[in-house]
Amino acid sequence: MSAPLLSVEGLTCGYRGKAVTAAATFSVAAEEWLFLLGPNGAGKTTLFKTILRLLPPLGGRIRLGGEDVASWPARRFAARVGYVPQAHRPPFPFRVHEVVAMGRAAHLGPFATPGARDRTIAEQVLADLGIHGLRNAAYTTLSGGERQLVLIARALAQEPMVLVMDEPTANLDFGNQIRVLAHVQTLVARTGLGVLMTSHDPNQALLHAHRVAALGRDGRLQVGSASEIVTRTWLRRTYDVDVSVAELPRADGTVARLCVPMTTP
Ligand SMILES: Nc1ncnc2c1ncn2[C@@H]1O[C@H](COP(=O)(O)OP(=O)(O)OP(=O)(O)O)[C@@H](O)[C@H]1O
Repeated sequence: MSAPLLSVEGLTCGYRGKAVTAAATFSVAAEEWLFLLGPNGAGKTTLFKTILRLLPPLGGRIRLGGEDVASWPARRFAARVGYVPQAHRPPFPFRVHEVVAMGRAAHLGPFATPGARDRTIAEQVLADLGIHGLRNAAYTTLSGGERQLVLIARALAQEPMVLVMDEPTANLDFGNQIRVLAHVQTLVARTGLGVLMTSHDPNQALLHAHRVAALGRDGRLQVGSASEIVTRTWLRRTYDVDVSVAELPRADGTVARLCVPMTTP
């Protein structure tokens, strides 16, 4: 893996001067998928909003490609960092292909509209995610899961160097969860994209993460490999459940690790 695309140095996050997360330091390199795990209310969304410059940091700095982004214009930042929010209130009844093409906005001039290349990229992303059939549907009429897929498509159409996703699979059915994560994995390997994402499913981290950043209830961050972080001890301490990590051999000789609850009701 190469030098970090995104690095966060001593970043403290919170609201109106009151810290939610302690000073955090971590980075995301090209071709790296970093999972942010932690219990409800630990501060994952707060950390993301600060990284995305939607909330002012209480301390520390954020770098993209080694440069401090504090003085960057919003457009320069937006052309490099794609964001899939946790929930999204439908705005006007734009068509799906228009919403996805909006992902190109940061690459256009101030008053320019998407051109042929922008539309081709949007159409390709819709096809890659298996939702081309929705291209003419009104965004406001979609189900929660379909909207989530469109938001992921919009972020990918942006062709960012770093993709930040806040629980992107929360509304997706089982098949779409697997397909979307497999697609992201392919993109990470093929395009050098760096991904930072939260999930409430440690199994997703065990399957896909190159590294895991675990945010505790005390607001402190611990970074390591999925097998270092996602252990029976950590699962008990974090979620107050007795869950073992089982190993399943795959046909290709690799081993899949999977969380299995050890108690029955
Ligand atoms: N606008 C706000 N003003 C003040 N406190 C807030 C604000 N938004 C969130 N908080 C508080 O910050 C803490 C962290 O919230 P945050 O949404 O970042 O957690 P999270 O880890 O993303 O949780 P979840 O997994 O439930 O989505 C919580 O105690 C929350 O009440």
